[in-house]
Amino acid sequence: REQGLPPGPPTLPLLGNLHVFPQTKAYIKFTEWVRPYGDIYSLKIGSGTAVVISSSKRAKECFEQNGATTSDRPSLHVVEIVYKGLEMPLARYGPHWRNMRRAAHDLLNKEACLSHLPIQHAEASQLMYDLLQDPQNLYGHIRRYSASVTLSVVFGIHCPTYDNPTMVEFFECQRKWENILGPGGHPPVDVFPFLKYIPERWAAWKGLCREVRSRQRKYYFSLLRNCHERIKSDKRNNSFMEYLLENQKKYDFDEESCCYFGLSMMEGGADTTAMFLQFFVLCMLANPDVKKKAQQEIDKVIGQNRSPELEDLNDLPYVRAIINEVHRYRPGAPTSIPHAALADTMVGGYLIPKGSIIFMNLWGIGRDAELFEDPERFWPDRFMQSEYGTKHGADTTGCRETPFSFGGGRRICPGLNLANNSVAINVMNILWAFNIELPKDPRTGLPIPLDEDDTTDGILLTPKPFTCEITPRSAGKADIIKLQFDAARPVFDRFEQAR
Ligand code: HEM
Repeated sequence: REQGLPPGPPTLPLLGNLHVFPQTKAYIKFTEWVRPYGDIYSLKIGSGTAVVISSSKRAKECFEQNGATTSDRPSLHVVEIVYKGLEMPLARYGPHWRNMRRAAHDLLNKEACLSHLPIQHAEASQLMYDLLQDPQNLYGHIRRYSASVTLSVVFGIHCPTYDNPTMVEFFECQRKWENILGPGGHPPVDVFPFLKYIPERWAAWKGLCREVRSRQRKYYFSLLRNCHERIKSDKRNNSFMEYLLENQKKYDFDEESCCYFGLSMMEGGADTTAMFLQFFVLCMLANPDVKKKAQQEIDKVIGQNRSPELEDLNDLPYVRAIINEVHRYRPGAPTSIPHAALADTMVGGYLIPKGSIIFMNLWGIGRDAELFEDPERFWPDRFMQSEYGTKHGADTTGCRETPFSFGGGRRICPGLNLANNSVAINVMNILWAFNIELPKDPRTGLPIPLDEDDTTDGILLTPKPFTCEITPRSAGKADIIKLQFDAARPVFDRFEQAR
């Protein structure tokens, strides 16, 4: 370990810390290492350096105050093969990323998101209806909701069912790509570049990369063709992609970059919101007292005769506390998407050398025992006691209103307004409308506990499919759900139905 670097575990010659670098669920080890090495430490990966940031104060210093030099992404060989620099979340810092960011801002800023609300409300009414009709498939209904909102807003296409071919192909492409990116999906070509030159017959990952690239292109170019056809036949439905195709010059885009911009929005937005809502349900199942308290609050403010509106959230402090606590307790990307240093940068008195990978350890930031009482416990009340959920007398200089689970600095999630609206509408709806209970053993009638930690491994923390017992809280509420789904049809009619 070179002089001036943050401290870290002892290294071996040539390997550095490769032998101890966690292969799975890295956020757990990254958080354990905070105790011996502090809120900024370094890991040597061969001759390269990775730095892990694990407190809000240090994150502010690193990603906001030093954002000019900490907003790159690491150069990853497989990403280069599959995306050639055109996909936003993994793109290197530079002019094309900046253009994508401008387009994302125009699509997703707070005001633009007001115009997406009718879609979110209509899709949320379908989610309620689906949960009423087919409660066993909660997991899939939530995923459909989240992907269909993004698909409608970006490409003007509504997906009515989870097993629709458009939805199935999207999730299949995602799954294959995440398998390549995830632990063991490809050899460490970025640490040992000679591995890139191994012929394909001994390197299956090369074929997989080609397959993913070609499937994704086929998929997204066909969505783009739909938008072109609507424009040509004057049947626009105001999707962002129609606007983008007609204003390519404004963002210095061509057809190819429009296509990958749409892909970026789907990759960033489709599964992340779903994961949040699935974790929310899991947290309610594991904490019935919290659920009860939230339902009491909702019943008092909203009553029985209407379903919640977005503005109701202002009058529901405990529901807001639950949302903040889910963000803290289950950040969707527990080590965020890794950043990289564009230049030598000083943080906390240590050197982060140019080219280092920088992990924003969101899991660890939410578990900072200096800030949070009993951080391993799901306890929304902490956010009722103080603005940031911190304990009395804690140093909150690094805390902020936007949950850390959206990352930070210049790469902070551009979809957070859309996500916040989806989260608020659906969390309130589910609590208002449904009893959510653990599934019961048909033989004994006893509840079967769910394993909250049963998640997939990769950049995203996704709960594995689960079921629960979900029933309407009253016949009146079931009627309101049906009426609202009927009333939403004109919104769906505006959009092309996925084929
Ligand atoms: C609860 C839901 C969501 C969570 C927890 C989440 C979380 C994140 C995180 C942690 C990052 C990385 C930030 C960083 O590098 O510091 C990110 C980036 C990104 N997110 Fe989200 N996200 C959510 C929803 C969305 C939605 C709805 C969209 C779009 C429709 C979206 C689009 C993106 C994009 C395009 C990036 C890449 C930004 C860049 O590299 O400049 N996300 N998100």
